[in-house]
Amino acid sequence: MKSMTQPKLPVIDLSVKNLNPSSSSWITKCDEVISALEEHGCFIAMYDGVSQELHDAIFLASGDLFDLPIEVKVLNTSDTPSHGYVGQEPIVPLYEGLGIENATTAEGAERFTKLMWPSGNESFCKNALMFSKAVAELDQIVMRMVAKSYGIEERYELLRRSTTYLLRFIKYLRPQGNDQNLGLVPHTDKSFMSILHQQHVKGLEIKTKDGQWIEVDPSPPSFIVMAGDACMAWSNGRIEAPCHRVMMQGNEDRLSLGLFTFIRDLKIEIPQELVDEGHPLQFEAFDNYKYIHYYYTDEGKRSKCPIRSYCGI
Ligand SMILES: O=C(O)CCC(=O)C(=O)O
Ligand SMILES: [Fe+2]
Repeated sequence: MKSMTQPKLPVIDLSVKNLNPSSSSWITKCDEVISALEEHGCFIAMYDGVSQELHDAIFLASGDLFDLPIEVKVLNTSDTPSHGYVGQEPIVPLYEGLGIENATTAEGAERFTKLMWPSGNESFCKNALMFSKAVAELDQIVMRMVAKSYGIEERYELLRRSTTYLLRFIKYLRPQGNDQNLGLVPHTDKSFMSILHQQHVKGLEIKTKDGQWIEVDPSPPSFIVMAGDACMAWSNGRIEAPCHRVMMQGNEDRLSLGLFTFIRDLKIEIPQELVDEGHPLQFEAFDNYKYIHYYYTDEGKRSKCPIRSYCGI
């Protein structure tokens, strides 16, 4: 259902040049971030950590990556479902994606680059690593604000040390003239946090709690910061992972990038500070990667709210 008055997502300026954790405006920003996440599960961040030059370079790199032969792209495999190459799926025929695991480390970026370009592609590797690190910085700014607002900085520090980053390159073909304009089916992310960045072609839509789809305007330098299912459980349901989808229109293909955080080798416990009379404990401690595997079982796929089916109380 689309309403006459389009609801809008909150826009928050998180440009590093304006942020100083010891200033009073920092506290105001923390409030803005936590209200946006509790209200919508996501917001639009204005962020200067990725220069226009890096923005251009990473989307050029993405184009080169998708231009590789399919036999090469399928070499991007992973032990975790949907973290490697995904394409030519009958339910989402317009969608294609590749993923770099441990994308904020030189090893992660080099391993992926070598797989795709055995004879080397230094600029791809450099730009993928630079982009991942810059966006990971935004994730940590946001998470520090969340932790500050909830008074759980030390607990977040533990999570932070176990955070891994997956960079996904995503391409959607323009509608192919057969009424099929679904780019990506409605879903919530299995990540802890997701940060999405799009080029000029729009298509991402986010569902509000009252069921309206909001189109996300791709004007740079904005990033969509979105909570995943793991964050929803960790926050004891205070932050809900929003449902979103991609709808394609027009006659241009669409490129987007997602930096997804996952907690590895640490059972995520719900902080006791987030449990009180108004918020009884809603989730058991859980493992982020085991949850992803659960999601791809028949039971997980059928569930209306897989994170609750997996570890809800
Ligand atoms: O392409 C986009 O904007 C969204 C991608 C997405 O939702 C995902 O990969 O989980
Ligand atoms: Fe998503």
